[in-house]
Amino acid sequence: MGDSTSVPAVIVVMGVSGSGKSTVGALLAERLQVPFLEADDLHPAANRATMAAGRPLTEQDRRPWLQDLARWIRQVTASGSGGVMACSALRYEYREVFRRAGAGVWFLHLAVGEAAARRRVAGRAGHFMPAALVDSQYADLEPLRPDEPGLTVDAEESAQAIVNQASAALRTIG
Ligand SMILES: Nc1ncnc2c1ncn2[C@@H]1O[C@H](COP(=O)(O)OP(=O)(O)O)[C@@H](O)[C@H]1O
Ligand SMILES: O=C(O)[C@H](O)[C@@H](O)[C@H](O)[C@H](O)COP(=O)(O)O
Repeated sequence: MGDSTSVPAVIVVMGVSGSGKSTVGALLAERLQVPFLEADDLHPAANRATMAAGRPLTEQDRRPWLQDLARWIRQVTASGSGGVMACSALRYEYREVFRRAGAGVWFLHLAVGEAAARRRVAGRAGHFMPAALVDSQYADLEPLRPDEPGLTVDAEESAQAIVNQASAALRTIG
């Protein structure tokens, strides 16, 4: 990790579509001077097409994608670079896949109201995810449990304020 803070190996910026994962994740990776992975980039075309058609992903759709993401976590953990990943990581069991892949995985949950998420997704140009699927995101979302290392923040704060909060929290761990 480039920043002076000794932070967990991998930080997963999680939340529903429109919560700000890509925006905050890229800023946080820059602040920490570590690699950044946009989990959407590892979706096969079939998954993107499913969501673009207004159909939520099934567990079967997600399973190989989660394994590809876990491989990235193993790689950046083994290399010592660490990293930040923007990934919805909606369910506890998905996050367990990540925690089994790397010793120091830490979750930053961007908690956002449904109206704000829907407004943001609808206002985003050139993205495969339709606002019609935002309700299915909430149906799948399981907030962080006490046994999951991480922090939940208000996603309606500015992205910079969120990064400052996360950086401060990470310093207390280091
Ligand atoms: N903290 C924020 N405040 C206001 N708008 C935001 C914030 N974070 C992201 N956005 C905007 O909301 C939309 C969704 O952000 P994005 O990072 O793509 O979210 P996600 O990756 O969770 O789907 C984008 O248009 C982005 O510019
Ligand atoms: O069903 C899921 O697990 C999620 O929908 C996820 O895989 C999807 O790619 C994003 O939510 C859409 O992208 P954004 O979150 O960047 O809008």
